[in-house]
Amino acid sequence: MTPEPLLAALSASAVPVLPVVVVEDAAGAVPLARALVAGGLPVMEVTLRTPAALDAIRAVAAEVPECLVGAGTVRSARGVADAVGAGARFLVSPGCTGGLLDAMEASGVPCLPGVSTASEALALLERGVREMKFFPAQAAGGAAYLSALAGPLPEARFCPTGGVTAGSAREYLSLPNVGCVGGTWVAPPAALAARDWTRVESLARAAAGLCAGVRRGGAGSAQV
Ligand SMILES: O=C(O)C(=O)C[C@H](O)[C@H](O)COP(=O)(O)O
Repeated sequence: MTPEPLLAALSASAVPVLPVVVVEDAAGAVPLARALVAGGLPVMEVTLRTPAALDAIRAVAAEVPECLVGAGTVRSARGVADAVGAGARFLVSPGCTGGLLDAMEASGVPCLPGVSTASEALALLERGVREMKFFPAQAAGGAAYLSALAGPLPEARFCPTGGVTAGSAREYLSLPNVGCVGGTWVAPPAALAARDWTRVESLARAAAGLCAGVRRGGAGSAQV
C-alpha cells in the first residue's frame, strides 16, 4: 500500500511548517510536543541523533496523538525499523541511497528522502518518488537554487531544511515546488535544554502566523 504523501498533507494543512527537534532528554518530548501543538504546529520530526530519540518518539506517539511525530536523520534500514517500531508516523533522511529508499518504501509510512542536487532528485523521480527533502537547503543554494529546479523538474516537491529561519521560511514557501519548510528554529536546542516550553510555544505560534496563507506548491499543484 502506498502511504499518503507527507508533503501533500502538510502543504494542504493551514501551516506547512515541520519543526525539527534534537531531543537530549526524552522526558522533555511530551511537553515539547504539547507546546508545538499549542502554538499551532501539530507535527514534529525527532532526529535520530541522540540516544533519547527513540524514547522521545515512543512517548509522543503514546501520549500526544494529536501531534504527528516522525523521525529525522534516518540513515539506514536499521534506523527505519527502529523509528517505525517506536511509533514514527513519517521518516525523513538527509540524503538517500538505493538501500535506504528500499527500506523507507517498505516501511509503509510516508517518507521524505533527502537530496541536494538535480541528479539526486532525478534518481528519486526515476523511482517514482516526487516528495523529497532539500538538505542542507541554505548551504546548497537556498530558495534561488530550488526555484531553478522548478523549470526542469516540475513534478518534484521539496521540503527545504537546513538553515531555514523565520526570516527565510516565507520565501521558500512562495516557490511553486515547495510543499513545506522544516527546521530547528521553532524549537531551538537552547530552549529545549532550558525546558522553556513557553518559548517553544511562542516560536511555533510566530512560525504559524508567518507561514499561514503563503502561496505554495505541494501535490495539489503538481501538474506533470
Ligand atoms: O539529518 C536530517 O535528516 C535532518 O533532519 C537535518 C535537519 O533537518 C537539519 O539539520 C535542521 O537544520 P537547522 O534547522 O538548520 O538546524
